[in-house]
Amino acid sequence: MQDGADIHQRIARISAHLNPPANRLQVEGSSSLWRADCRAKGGSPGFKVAILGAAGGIGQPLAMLMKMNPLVSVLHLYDVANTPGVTADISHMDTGAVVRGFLGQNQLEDALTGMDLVIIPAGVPRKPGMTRDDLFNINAGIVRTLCEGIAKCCPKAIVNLISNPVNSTVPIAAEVFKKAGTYDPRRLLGVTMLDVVRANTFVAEVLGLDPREVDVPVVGGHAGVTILPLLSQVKPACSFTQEETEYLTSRIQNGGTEVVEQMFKKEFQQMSQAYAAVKFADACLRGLRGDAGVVECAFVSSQVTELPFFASRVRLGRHGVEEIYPLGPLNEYERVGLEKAKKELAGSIEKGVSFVRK
Ligand SMILES: NC(=O)c1ccc[n+]([C@@H]2O[C@H](COP(=O)([O-])OP(=O)(O)OC[C@H]3O[C@@H](n4cnc5c(N)ncnc54)[C@H](O)[C@@H]3O)[C@@H](O)[C@H]2O)c1
Ligand SMILES: O=C(O)C[C@H](O)C(=O)O
Repeated sequence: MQDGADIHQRIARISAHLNPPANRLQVEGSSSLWRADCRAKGGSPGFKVAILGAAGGIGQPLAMLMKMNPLVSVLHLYDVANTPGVTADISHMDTGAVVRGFLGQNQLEDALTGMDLVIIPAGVPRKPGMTRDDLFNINAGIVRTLCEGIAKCCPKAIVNLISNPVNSTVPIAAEVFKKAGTYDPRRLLGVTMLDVVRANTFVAEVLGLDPREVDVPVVGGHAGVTILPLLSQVKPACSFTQEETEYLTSRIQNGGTEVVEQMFKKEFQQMSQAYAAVKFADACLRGLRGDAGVVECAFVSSQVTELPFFASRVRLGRHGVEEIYPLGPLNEYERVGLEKAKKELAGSIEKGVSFVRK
């Protein structure tokens, strides 16, 4: 039996682990809790993934789902607020990935060093009545800073950019990487997966099918009319009335607004985006692993149209985007939609490029 003094010492030690001083996880990479975390055995072999903006409405459920992904061996959670709590919580899940938290700009480089995949949902979200472009002034600077860190610390990482307006933040990231001399267009992908997820769901509802059986290519960009579902190319092959086409196109294009308008006055976690982001990140990781036939839609550097960036179906591989598929045959409704999409996209891309070049 242990004497009273021993027991008190053990309790004190355990209590120090469970209740580290508030700044310990934040600023001391050498705290005992931190070291214990670093020593944990991950589900290796696997990939190292960082989430920037990990304590946010998307970041938290995204972190949880990435912690559950067997392809991930190390998960770095970075944010400018609240990462210690999120990290402590997620790290208790008994899955393979080892979780480490990083708080604030002076820990950005540690968060990024050695990463294979960096997912960026950092930045402000829309409020009702706003467009995604209204977020530009704040999010452009955030994305620029984070991408400067990537260029310095993990220039070969695949980057999944979620922060809005995606139509401008992807060109911003490209310009930052060009400036740093690290730009590889195959490794920079704007995440438009949520548009595909919504399209599959809404089309399945109309067709009376299971959404998992439905595949809708969504091309263009990620805002309003730039979101262009190609309903003539839905799998399984099917046809829609003009009324159905207009309803589905409008619902898919306004899916984000539908959610934002319902959630006003409340901070919320956008589960569908976390789901879509993980679905997309998982596809990128399977590509990195060398799996064959991994094809998803993404907003990438592209020659599919005359625009420098465009979302379309891409094949993912060991280097990121390995092949970009052409749009395929469009019907008249889609050709009109494509012209509208390109007009708006051109302005959004230019805005992003000149933000960095100015
Ligand atoms: N691409 C898409 O399909 C899609 C879907 C949904 C949301 N979004 C966008 O994702 C972004 C995040 O949305 P949310 O709902 O999670 O917002 P949120 O406000 O809940 O979370 C954003 C997080 O980013 C963090 N952050 C702010 N500045 C940062 C910085 N400089 N470095 C690191 N982290 C920083 C905040 O602290 C916060 O935790 C928004 O721009 C939103 O519009 C994109
Ligand atoms: O609509 C938004 O502002 C968030 C996101 O881009 C979405 O499509 O849900």
